[in-house]
Amino acid sequence: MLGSQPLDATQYLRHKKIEQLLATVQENSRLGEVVDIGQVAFNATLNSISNTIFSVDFADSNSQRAREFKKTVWTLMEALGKPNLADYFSLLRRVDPHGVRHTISIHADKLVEIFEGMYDERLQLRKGQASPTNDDFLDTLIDIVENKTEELNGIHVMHLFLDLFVAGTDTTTSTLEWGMTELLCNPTILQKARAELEEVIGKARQVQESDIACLPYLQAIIKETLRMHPATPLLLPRRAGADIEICGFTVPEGTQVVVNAWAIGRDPSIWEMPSSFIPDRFLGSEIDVKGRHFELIPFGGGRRICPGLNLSLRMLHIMLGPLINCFDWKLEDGVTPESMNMEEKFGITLQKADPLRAIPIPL
Ligand code: HEM
Repeated sequence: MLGSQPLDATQYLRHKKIEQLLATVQENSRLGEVVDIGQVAFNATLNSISNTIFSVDFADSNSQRAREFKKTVWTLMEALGKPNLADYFSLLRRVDPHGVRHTISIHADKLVEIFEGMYDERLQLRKGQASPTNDDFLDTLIDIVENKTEELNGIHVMHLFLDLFVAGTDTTTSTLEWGMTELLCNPTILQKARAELEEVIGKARQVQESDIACLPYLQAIIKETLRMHPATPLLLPRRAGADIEICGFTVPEGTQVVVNAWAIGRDPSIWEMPSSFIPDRFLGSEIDVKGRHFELIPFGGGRRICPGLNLSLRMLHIMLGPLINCFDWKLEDGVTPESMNMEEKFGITLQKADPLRAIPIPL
């Protein structure tokens, strides 16, 4: 839906502060306890996206709705993270060989129910008000539905929310987890990143959106993470709209096309030492992740490029910056950079097989 009509989601997706992430890590560092980086990143990402869309803070663990929402998204993410041949071979869809589609549909319905509740509450709140109450993504969409400026109705809106949460949470979470993993396995790179943050930000405040442009090494770390560990390794399946010839091969109309961004990112004919984490390769390089350089397309490209690209890049820099700048990290007992399990769990998204667990030490 996003790609087929002139609704540019990126202009509405606004980032809100990711304070919860730091508060949790600070608490663990005070107690000397291990942090599951994926869990912390998940909470922060979910909170950031829900703030952007509904102006609702899901950090509040006392709220029954917040707990239910988080649990449902997490379960959905787990189901989506499971390898499922039916995602790539449409003939298997009816069979649902692993029962994954069944689990997904139960939890997706539950989420839609929660969204409907929020939508109705907002409609009530807006009654009798001259101007939108929150002026957020939800208000913007309700305006569009009510003014009939686009072919958009309430059902579309619920499914758009579902798309945004499902597509945005897992991907951003796993990218942050891989970024931290690579840094903890490469202490020299971690030191260099910390030195840049110390010089540009210092310790008295946190990284803000306006700082990102002044942090080229942090940007290079995110690009290198997305090169080696693209969260959606095969992008999303596409279908050829017409017969087309590419590099001497004919792709007939209707063919399902899968683009292997993971393999492109590790292609030795494009990248020197492709299996090594070397953010410096991007310093002074024009290559970015915005679909203009086909050797690096973690967000896809063209008309259906990821609409959450800008939001997720902002979230990633703002989350990773403080984790490096405010804490040193000790790997969980017995794990060393050399023995760290770097295995990837392959589903629609690329997860780390063993969750990254480390103890934060305040700096
Ligand atoms: C590191 C983070 C992310 C990565 C690597 C990523 C990657 C991708 C990729 C590869 C696609 C398919 C593009 C194509 O086939 O050309 C996609 C689609 C999509 N992404 Fe993202 N994404 C990320 C974060 C987000 C966020 C934060 C949101 C929203 C909150 C989001 C929402 C979507 C949606 C709705 C689509 C489907 C677009 C369509 O079908 O036209 N993504 N993403």
